[in-house]
Amino acid sequence: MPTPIITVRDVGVDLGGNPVLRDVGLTAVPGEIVAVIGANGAGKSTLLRCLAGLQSPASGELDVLGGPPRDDSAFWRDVVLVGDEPAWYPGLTVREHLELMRAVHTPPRLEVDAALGLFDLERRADASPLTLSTGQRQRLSLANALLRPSRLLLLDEPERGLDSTFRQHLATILREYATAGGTVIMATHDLRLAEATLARQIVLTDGHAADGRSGNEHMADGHPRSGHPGDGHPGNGRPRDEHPENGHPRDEHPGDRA
Ligand SMILES: Nc1ncnc2c1ncn2[C@@H]1O[C@H](COP(=O)(O)OP(=O)(O)OP(=O)(O)O)[C@@H](O)[C@H]1O
Repeated sequence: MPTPIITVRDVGVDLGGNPVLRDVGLTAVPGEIVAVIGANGAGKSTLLRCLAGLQSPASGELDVLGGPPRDDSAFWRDVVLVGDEPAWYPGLTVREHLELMRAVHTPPRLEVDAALGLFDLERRADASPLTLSTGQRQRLSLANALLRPSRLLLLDEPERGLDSTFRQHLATILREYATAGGTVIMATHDLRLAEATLARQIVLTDGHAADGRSGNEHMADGHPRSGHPGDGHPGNGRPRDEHPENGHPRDEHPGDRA
């Protein structure tokens, strides 16, 4: 079994005086895709924010890439968070946004032309992002995220604004990212997308996590049943990993995110 790059143990989060996450556990290994599903308000985004170190847990322990999520450039060079739409530079075109990302991150996973092609943005390459449709802007957000090298993708509803054809295409892109050794944690309402990526599914219900297929209450610590990361099998509810370090809060750092 590969060493997990994410270990979440008994994490609890309170927001506005209310418990949002309770006793949540999760592990993920390189090459694995985990889909976090659940109703509106179930705590999916909050869990992602914890993994990104943007939300401090009230209790429990978090280990991401060998330590607590931390607000430094080394952490953000390995981790990409795609959540709310980023601020676009009004004076730069779609291509120039990608070139900016390409210039900062070396070596890139994708060259700019390849990213434009993969995300079907060639015909809008010289347009301002502000003139794109919602789905086109989401494709640009994802292109920015996938162009740069990373080890962990945190995606909050990546399907937002995408048509059904592109959602299936996105599943292929994410599978390829995982096959190359990357790990994806995505909050999603699109079960077809989750299934198309062969993701292990974690269900959040009222802040509690359970394996999507076994339904073990309070247990989201599933490893792939076959031992092959990202093979799409549900977790088996093994005991949680030992001795992860405590997570520490840090401020949001949008400049380091896609
Ligand atoms: N800053 C905040 N203060 C108080 N409560 C908050 C805050 N942010 C989120 N919450 C509450 O925490 C709960 C979980 O929110 P979260 O955004 O994590 O849910 P979600 O599962 O991602 O929902 P959705 O599917 O609608 O995106 C919700 O009940 C929400 O109202």
